[in-house]
Formats: sequence, structure tokens, C-alpha cells
Amino acid sequence: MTDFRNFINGQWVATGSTFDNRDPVDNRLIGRVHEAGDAEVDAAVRAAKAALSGPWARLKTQQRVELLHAVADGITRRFDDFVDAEIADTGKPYDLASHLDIPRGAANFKIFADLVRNVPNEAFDLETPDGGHALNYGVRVPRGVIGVICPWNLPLLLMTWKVGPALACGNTVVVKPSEDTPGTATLLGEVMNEVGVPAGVYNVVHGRGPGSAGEKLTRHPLVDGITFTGETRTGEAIMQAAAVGVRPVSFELGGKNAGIVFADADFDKAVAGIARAAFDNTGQVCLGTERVYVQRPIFERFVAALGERARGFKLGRPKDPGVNLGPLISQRHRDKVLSYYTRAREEGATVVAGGGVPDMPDELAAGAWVQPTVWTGLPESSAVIQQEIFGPCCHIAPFDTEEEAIALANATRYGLAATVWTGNVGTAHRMGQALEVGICWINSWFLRDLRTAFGGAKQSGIGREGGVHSLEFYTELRNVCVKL
Ligand SMILES: NC(=O)c1ccc[n+]([C@@H]2O[C@H](COP(=O)([O-])OP(=O)(O)OC[C@H]3O[C@@H](n4cnc5c(N)ncnc54)[C@H](O)[C@@H]3O)[C@@H](O)[C@H]2O)c1
Ligand SMILES: O=C/C=C/C=C(\O)C(=O)O
Repeated sequence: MTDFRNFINGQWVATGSTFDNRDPVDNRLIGRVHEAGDAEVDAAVRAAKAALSGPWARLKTQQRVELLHAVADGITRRFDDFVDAEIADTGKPYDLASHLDIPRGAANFKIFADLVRNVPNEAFDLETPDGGHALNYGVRVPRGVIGVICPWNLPLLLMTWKVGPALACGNTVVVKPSEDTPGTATLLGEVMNEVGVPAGVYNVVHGRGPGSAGEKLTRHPLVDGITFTGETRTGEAIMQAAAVGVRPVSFELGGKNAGIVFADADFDKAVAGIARAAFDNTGQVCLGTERVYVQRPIFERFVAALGERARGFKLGRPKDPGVNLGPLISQRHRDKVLSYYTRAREEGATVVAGGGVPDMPDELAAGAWVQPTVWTGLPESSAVIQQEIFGPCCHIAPFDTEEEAIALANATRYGLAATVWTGNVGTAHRMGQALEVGICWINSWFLRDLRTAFGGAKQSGIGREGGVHSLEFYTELRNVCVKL
């Protein structure tokens, strides 16, 4: 049984109120999470505030860069501990956690440490009305205390995607991990202490959202900015809290992403790519594909091939040989996904594969398992096609022309990501520029260059993070005008 305590000002803080931490593989009770109340959230924010004028603030940029590289090296040094913590919380296959989640945890510190080492600033020579000159130049300063609210699907990856740039820019953070996945954020506190990050720079408060640590953090008056990854409707609530005191927000929200396959695509690569986008991480990736559109000449062949992929997964414990699909994060989320499986049937879907609950061995039967599922035959207005399910499922529909594919893909309130498979370079560029998303992958999916702008359009987000784009949220840009 693991005790997940809060990490405040470099110290571990237990509280009198705990909630269960369960392994989604078999619903076993594996930990207790100490819920932060008003006092703990206030202490964490005040520790972060105080750290802004302590040793952390006095570090030279190079010293801060070296410290963040030490954090990345600390994650790598304790790689197995981080993998075990992540798979205990999520049940995801070992192969996924060890190739995606944990390596990206280290990479997210390195990329921004290296960025801030070489950030140019702007300067202008102004010819003034008196015939003289003035020099204008930009100065970037840390925004201050950043509240970091995280989801449960890629816990370390998504938390460090925000904490990395925040610390690289000289801010301090108070992190609120998802109530479902306390492990790796807590473990990172140990690494922060091990490598000598000053107390108060990195803080972790555990709890839920409304009425709990999440909301308390977003409403704390000493929080200078809030970065959040999660559901769109949660973003609406956080935005209302941030409005008091006019705090800026950076949001990565929900999606209902399209996968578009043209008849001229490499068929096998397209099947493999769409299968990854639909089923990786048991479909719990915001960038994943739940709406597939296939050009009519290859529609039937593609449906059969993806259905075969869906039936080919091996479900089981994260470290069991050959396991390549885990459970959903929780019973609550499983109920949500299964409700869509029911609605699809009720709305007349053709169930090409899955559609229910898999037969699992007795010792796993209590886990949050669902079958990887493929549907066809539903109208575009159906809930399954319009609403984010966040499970291992997708609907496939045929299309004929580029214009039709673009119209189908854009007909959603979301605008996070898309994946397009084609052998025609003109089609690739026209689709990439016409789809109303933050990122469009061509003949690929979830291929990430951390220097690029990343974020959602429409109701999928506010702002862009990644490379220099992260500077806009994690620093304030001041201008100094000197009359010469
Ligand atoms: N755009 C992205 O990059 C991205 C990445 C991952 C997940 N997501 C989205 O997140 C969702 C799944 O994750 P989830 O269920 O954890 O999301 P969620 O919105 O339910 O919760 C996310 C986090 O917000 C906290 N929270 C909830 N209500 C809050 C409130 N009122 N004030 C402050 N904090 C609050 C939760 O405790 C949790 O830590 C999906 O919709 C998915 O699309 C988006
Ligand atoms: O589930 C959503 C995944 C988001 C991924 C990133 O934010 C990233 O790759 O930086």
C-alpha cells in the first residue's frame, strides 16, 4: 500500500483526509492519497511565491539549465521507479510507459532547458522627432507562480510538458495531478530534492477538481497563471476561476479527431497508423482518432482490415508477455465508454469488432476492461461521432472527394488534431492546411517535434506551447525604451 502525500516546500505533508488509489487492471486498492485542503493548497502557493525571491531567483540561467538537466537525468536514473509508478496508476502496457510516457518526462525538461539557454530578444533603433535616437529592447521575466492542473491519461508526460517550460523560464509551480494518477508527480518531488532544486520551486497538492484541491488552486489569489490539460467543460470552469484576478490560462482540451485515408495511401501503413491513433493507450489520448473517413474505393477493405486489428490485441497485465492493450483508467470512465457502446448499438451501428466487455481471467475481471471496437453505418449527427468518448473505439465512414473529407472532418466543435494518409503530395498539403486543427499529421500520427507549436483550435484549447511558443505563457515580455 503506497501513501501519496503532498509535496510542499520540499517537505512531505500528510493530511487527515485520504482517498483510495486503485489499480485499474484488477481494481485492487494499492494506495491512499492525502487530499490537500485549504491550508495545504495555501501553504504550497505561498512556498512557490516565496521561492521566487529565494535562491531559485538568484540562479544564473546556466545554473538553472544545469539543474533542469539534472532533473531529467534523475528521471532517467530512476526510470524503473517511474515506469512502475505510471503503470500502477494507469494499467498501461509496460512497452507504452517505457517507450512513451517516461522518456518524454525527461525530454520535456531537456528541450526547454536547452531552449532558454539560447533565447534571442528583440531590440529596435528608433529615430526620434528631435533628430536623435532611442533604443527599445525586450526583456523576458518569469510570470510567477504557475498552477498546473493535469489529466490522468499521460500523467508524467503531460505534467512535465508544462512544468519543464515553467521552471526553465524561472517560474515556480504548484501541480495538481489527477486524482486517478498521483504516482509519478509525487515521485518527481523526490527527484527535485535529490538533485537540489530549491524548496518551494516544485510543489504537489493532491485532490479532485470541484470543491477540492484543483478548484482551490485555480482560485488562489497568489497564483499568477494556470496551465491545464483536460476536458473542455473543465476548461470552462477553470477559465471562470482564472477570470477573478485576470490570470492568464493555457489550455489543452478535448478533441474528436478525424483520421482520413485516401485510396492512394499506402494501405498497410494507413491501417497500422489508424490502429495506433484509435487504440494506443486504450484510446485515452486526446490526439487520438475516433472518427475515420476512408475513400470509397478502399472502404470495405479498410473496414475489414481495421476490424481485424481491433480483434488482434492482447489484453492483460502491463508486464505480461505480449500484452499491448491495457484497461481504461477507472470503473467510472469504463461506465462512460460502455454507455457509448450501448448508444452506438441503439442508434443502429454495424459493430465490425468489439462493442462490449472482453472475457478476462477471474483475477482481472474486476478491472476497467472494454473491447477495442470499430463501428460503421451511423449518421454523422450521432452522439458516437459528435462527442468525445476517450476509449478504444472509432467509427468509419466513406467519402468520395477531398472537399467532402474536409467538410466531414471540420464538422465538429473541437479542433485538436488530424491524421491524413495519402500518396499524393498535393492532397497532403491541401488537407494539412484546410483542416481546422492545431496539428495535422500526414502519413503519421503522434510524431512529435517539441520545438513546434502545439495546442488546440476551436474548443480544443487556448494558446500554443512547444519550443519558443511556450515563452509566451511562461514569461512576461517587458519593453525598455532608452532615449539616446
Ligand atoms: N488537449 C490535450 O492535450 C489533452 C491531453 C490529455 C487529456 N485531454 C482531455 O482530458 C480529458 C480526460 O482527462 P480527465 O478526465 O482527467 O479530464 P478532467 O477535465 O476531468 O480532469 C483534468 C484535471 O482537472 C481537474 N479538475 C476537474 N475539475 C476541475 C475544476 N473545476 N477546477 C480545477 N481542476 C479541476 C481534475 O482533478 C484533473 O486533475 C479528455 O477530455 C481528454 O480529451 C486533453
Ligand atoms: O492526450 C493528449 C496528448 C497530448 C500530448 C502532448 O501534449 C505532447 O505530446 O506534448
